[in-house]
Amino acid sequence: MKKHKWMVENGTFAVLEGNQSVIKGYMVVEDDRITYIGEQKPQIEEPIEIIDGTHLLFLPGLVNTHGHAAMSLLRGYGDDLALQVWLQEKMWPMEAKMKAEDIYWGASLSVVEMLKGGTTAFVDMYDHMDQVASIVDQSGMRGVLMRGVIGLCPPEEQRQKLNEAIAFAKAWHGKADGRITSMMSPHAPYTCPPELIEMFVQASEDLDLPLHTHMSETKAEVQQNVDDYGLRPVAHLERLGVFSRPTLLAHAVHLTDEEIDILAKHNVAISHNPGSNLKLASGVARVPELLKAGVTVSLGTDGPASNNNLDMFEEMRLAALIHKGVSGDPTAVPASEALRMGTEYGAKSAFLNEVGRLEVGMKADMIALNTDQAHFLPHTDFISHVVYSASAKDVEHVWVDGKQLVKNGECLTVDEERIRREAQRTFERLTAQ
Ligand SMILES: N[C@@H](CCSC[C@H]1O[C@@H](n2cnc3c(=O)[nH]cnc32)[C@H](O)[C@@H]1O)C(=O)O
Ligand SMILES: [Zn+2]
Repeated sequence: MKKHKWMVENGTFAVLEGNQSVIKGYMVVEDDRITYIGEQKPQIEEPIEIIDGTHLLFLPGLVNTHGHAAMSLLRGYGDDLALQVWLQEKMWPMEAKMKAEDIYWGASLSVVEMLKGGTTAFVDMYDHMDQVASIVDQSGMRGVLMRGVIGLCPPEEQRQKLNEAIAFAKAWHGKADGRITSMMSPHAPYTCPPELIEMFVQASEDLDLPLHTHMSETKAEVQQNVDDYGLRPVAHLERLGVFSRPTLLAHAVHLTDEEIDILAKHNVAISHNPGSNLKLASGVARVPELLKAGVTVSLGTDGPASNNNLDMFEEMRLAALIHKGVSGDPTAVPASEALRMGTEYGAKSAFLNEVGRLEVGMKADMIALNTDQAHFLPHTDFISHVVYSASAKDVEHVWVDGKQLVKNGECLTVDEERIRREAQRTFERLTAQ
């Protein structure tokens, strides 16, 4: 088959390589991969498709490392509550009513929002994941998808849910041309008994998949863990064998120095969710200390009901701002580090080896922002502008695996209008019951 080969001319590319943050020049993409980035125009024999990059800043696609996409249906439903009240009194009763089709429209709504906002890959933990996989497959996006399991139910039911999680991973890991991968995901130490978590560790080993769970999101949760098991969550999960497997933890807000050392020792990745943590008043994670200890810290929005959008630019900006504010140190989480958290460290946290950087040989998962706008001037430090000034609305084009999914701000692979209409209808049906 003939290769699909194209080139960007006169573009600006955020390579974040050594002390070079951007390259101005040319990029060539062949099929799903970047084959050239440089200042010099490459020698090309045959005529190829050319994109004028004069007003475009290219970044690696943003990687959202924690969320529950279908919760877009619950956006604005139960704001301004603490986590446990929000979950138990608002989210879980509504989620109990959600059917497969509802999940499809909720996840689709999030896929539209994420794609148009420059997110090319996302980690998603929920129920009815076949539906999420289906829209990810259709849209051309990349998804790390897993059936999350809440084990506050009798053992037979827990086992049945675990089996669903295993069946989903077996059915979808590596599918959609490799764009869908999976992990094993017990929801949290406070919703899963130790025996169930151990079964997940076993399944993660059997299927050779990483683990993903929520951990230490609130102070109350940590205290409950100590009361129930005599250990803080990190030691508890370590004892259950979780960290013997590649692991991604969402939140990890409340950590002691000793816990940070344990996470660093086991190479555990963290999905930092500043927007969600602020909104649910969960606290502020110790991100500068984690980064200093060598822990991979990435960014997640969490579900759209606790954020309440899926704008990863906002998460990068929050990550860069909050830790300065809290520590009183303006050098905490500099712009380049925040951008890496949203891209390179995101890919690493999601166990995606071939994305997260604009580099020859990498998959062409990338986005282009329109820099011909007032808030991008003067054209000086583009990395600073991306983190401190940009937003999802600046995204003009999006590619995954070298295929264009958003062009001039419009979705090419999914029917946005229909998705918006069906999502609204789904919410009305759910609340009318
Ligand atoms: N319903 C499934 C479990 C779904 S996993 C995803 C769960 O995470 C919940 N969730 C969303 N955001 C957060 C958060 O910040 N902390 C903890 N749980 C959350 C969400 O409401 C949902 O119930 C079962 O039958 O076992
Ligand atoms: Zn979550």
